[in-house]
Amino acid sequence: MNGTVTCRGLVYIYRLEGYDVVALGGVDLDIAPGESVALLGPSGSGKSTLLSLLAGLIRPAAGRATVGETDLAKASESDLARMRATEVGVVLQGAERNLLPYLTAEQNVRFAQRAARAHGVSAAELPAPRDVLALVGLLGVRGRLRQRPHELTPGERQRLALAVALAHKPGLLLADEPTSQLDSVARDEVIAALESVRRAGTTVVVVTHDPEVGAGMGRQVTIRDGRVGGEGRLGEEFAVVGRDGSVHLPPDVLAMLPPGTRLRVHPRPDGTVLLAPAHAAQPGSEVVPADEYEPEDDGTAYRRGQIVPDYSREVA
Ligand SMILES: Nc1ncnc2c1ncn2[C@@H]1O[C@H](COP(=O)(O)OP(=O)(O)OP(=O)(O)O)[C@@H](O)[C@H]1O
Repeated sequence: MNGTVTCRGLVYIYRLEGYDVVALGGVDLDIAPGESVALLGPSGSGKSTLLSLLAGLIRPAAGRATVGETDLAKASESDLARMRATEVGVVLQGAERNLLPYLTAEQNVRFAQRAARAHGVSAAELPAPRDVLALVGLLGVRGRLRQRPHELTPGERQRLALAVALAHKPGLLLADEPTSQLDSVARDEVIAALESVRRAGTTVVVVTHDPEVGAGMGRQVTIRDGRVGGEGRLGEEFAVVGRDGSVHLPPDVLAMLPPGTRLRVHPRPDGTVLLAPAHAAQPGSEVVPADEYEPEDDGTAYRRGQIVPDYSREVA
């Protein structure tokens, strides 16, 4: 088990009949072993592409990415196959795509262990299928072990897909939309299963549109326009400074400061930074030193009767 993820300036481009689609435009991201991370963000922002890269299913066009000891840009095809068989568990979107319909739940997990065995992992190193099914809450549910995927409820099927991805005890679990099309009860069971997996020491990275799933993960990383646009931890939101110094503004702030807005950027002695739109100052008025603004509770800052919005953000 390792489960570490490091991305530096990660770029991916889809090439389509004369067009280049830049799906990832420089992702910088570190994930520590045992973290649970939700990848959030608008449709088309690059979440699934990032997951596919971390799974070694596609190759970076530029930049660096490592998963555990594997350098995803330099690894050979067989290195990547070994990584998927031993280090990484992948849950594709749609539970059925991860399961063999004619095998029982227990047989599905056992079958998934074959790839690890083929890469030299001994039977003794692999978990018992029943333990994996217990981890995702499927053991002891009305004889579920002997049932085939179509005999399970949608939520149980999704948890079986998690169990199949965990069959070789990977350090990193990657799951694409594991709760789509589930009702709230089944979704909560999947969230609980993911938390059990994380507690057992596996790093969990989940692509999701569901805020409830996002909140169930320890860390929320928002992908916007192919980059890390923001982060949340313990309910607090942070903007993230990119390697070129750019910052994605949160949507509500972007509505106040549309693209093209000229800003004065003032570092302040207390460690915060003031972003003051140039249009906020009256024509011909002096530039007010940032540390002379007096922020008010309602988000404005006053000085000598002049109102200047205060967009100061904590710099962690
Ligand atoms: N196979 C493909 N060929 C060409 N372009 C693609 C392909 N797959 C994705 N893209 C494009 O790459 C960009 C990122 O797509 P991606 O699926 O990674 O985003 P996403 O955030 O996962 O979106 P969603 O939430 O809708 O699944 C989008 O502009 C998308 O249109």
